[in-house]
Amino acid sequence: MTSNKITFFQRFEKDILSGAKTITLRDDSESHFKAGQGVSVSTYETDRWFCDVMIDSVERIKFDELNLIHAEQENMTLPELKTVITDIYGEIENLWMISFHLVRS
Ligand SMILES: CC(=O)Nc1ccn([C@H]2C[C@H](O)[C@@H](CO)O2)c(=O)n1
Repeated sequence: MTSNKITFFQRFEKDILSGAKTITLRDDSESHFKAGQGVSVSTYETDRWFCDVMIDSVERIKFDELNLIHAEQENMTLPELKTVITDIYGEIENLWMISFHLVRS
């Protein structure tokens, strides 16, 4: 069964609620999300619900293909984004870009 829930590190909550962050880059374990799916969003640290989002698209992307547009959609600089991803996943080539918009908070 596909999960209707995603977690984010607490430090990204404000950016999601303000609409400054509209994508997240995840590994294969979170590639099951589908466009049109409503998803409940909680903090990774304490599992506190803070909003619902609608998934707009899910696309494969390679780490080396990340560019300034992706960084802007994450509300980060490109070096910051690459560091965040490497800190979370280590050296990773294949990612999934999950685009979303806020539905309820
Ligand atoms: C458990 C887990 O992997 N949680 C994650 C993974 C990624 N993010 C954020 C961090 C960046 O903004 C993008 C890129 O990976 O997604 C997260 O908040 N929590």
